[in-house]
Amino acid sequence: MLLKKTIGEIRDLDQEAMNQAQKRLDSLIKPPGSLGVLEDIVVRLAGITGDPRPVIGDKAVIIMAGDHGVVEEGVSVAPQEITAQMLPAFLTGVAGIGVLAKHAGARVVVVDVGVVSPVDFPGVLQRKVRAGAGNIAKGPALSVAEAVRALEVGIEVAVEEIERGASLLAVGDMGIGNTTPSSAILAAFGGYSAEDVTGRGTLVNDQVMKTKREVIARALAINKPDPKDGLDVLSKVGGLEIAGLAGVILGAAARRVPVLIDGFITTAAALVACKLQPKARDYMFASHLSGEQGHRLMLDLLQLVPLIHLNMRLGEGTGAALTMHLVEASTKILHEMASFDEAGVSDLEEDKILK
Ligand SMILES: Cc1cc2ncn([C@H]3O[C@H](COP(=O)(O)O)[C@@H](O)[C@H]3O)c2cc1C
Ligand SMILES: O=C(O)c1cccnc1
Repeated sequence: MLLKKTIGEIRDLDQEAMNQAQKRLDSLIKPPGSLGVLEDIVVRLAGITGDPRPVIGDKAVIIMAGDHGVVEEGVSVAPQEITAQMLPAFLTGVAGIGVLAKHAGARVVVVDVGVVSPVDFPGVLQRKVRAGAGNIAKGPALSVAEAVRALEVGIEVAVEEIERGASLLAVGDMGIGNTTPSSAILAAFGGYSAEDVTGRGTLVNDQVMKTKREVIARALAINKPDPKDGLDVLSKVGGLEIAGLAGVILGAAARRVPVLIDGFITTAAALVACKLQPKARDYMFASHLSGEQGHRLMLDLLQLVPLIHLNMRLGEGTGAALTMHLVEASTKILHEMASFDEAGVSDLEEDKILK
């Protein structure tokens, strides 16, 4: 099956390409390491792509959309129909991600993997596995077969975009209520309490926060997700777009393409992807630290450091799109800066450099 095959194709980073990129960086006209995280990014890009001088060409933001039965418990400020209503706005460019993806020079790919109502808008990819996930406060979100199918939709879309030329992917989510299953996923993998992982999502008030915490605690108690089993956690307390997003990450890693994760929901998907294949972690960049409580706990589990912290908490891939320029800028350093030799600048005094 596609999922198993994809997981098996994910390799370690190319150490030789990383060594060569590091060597070139160290020869450039600057004090050693002085471009900080930009240097770390380009070294990792070399390892991901296997190219010691990586180039970023086409960029794509892949947004997975799905609904959640748990919305009936009253965990969001937003009515469920907003999920479907936002998808056209992503493609016409008037939603947050439409604007920021255009600014990043990235195309936007919108996938209906599990919206409750039909989404009939030109350009929305119709890959519905099921019309909305089940209410996790009452039982599993998905069957294992549905979770696998949604993961495979993500793999397929990632591969299609890479074959169309994408060399850098960003992932985004849309699904009213999806901070609730994302919190449950974090609690399951990290052994946290509902209290630790529950945030305000679309800015719920204290009363809804209380309900949300209780719902997350109930979802964990009823479903008993097994933290050692990524598919078990995903199918019991996840959702369709979260599965699709985990699939995109795995598909990108299998094709040696870097992927920028976004906020709370896409990072929950990243946790699932890493449980299914720990090597996938090295192919991801954490774009930003979301304002959603619990996001830092997720990034700590993944041992990823966010590139920026702008207190954003929208999702849709907005933080990931915004950092595409940083990833691209890191490659320009390697390609366009001159070495001490090439620029005729005197060498540094090696014996005085901190080792
Ligand atoms: C108009 C609107 C646009 C959005 N775009 C992303 N989200 C974000 O908010 C939702 C998750 O928050 P919660 O769990 O509190 O419902 C997701 O759809 C997420 O993508 C939006 C939410 C709304 C209301
Ligand atoms: O961090 C996010 O991506 C996020 C937070 C709240 C609501 N929607 C998305």
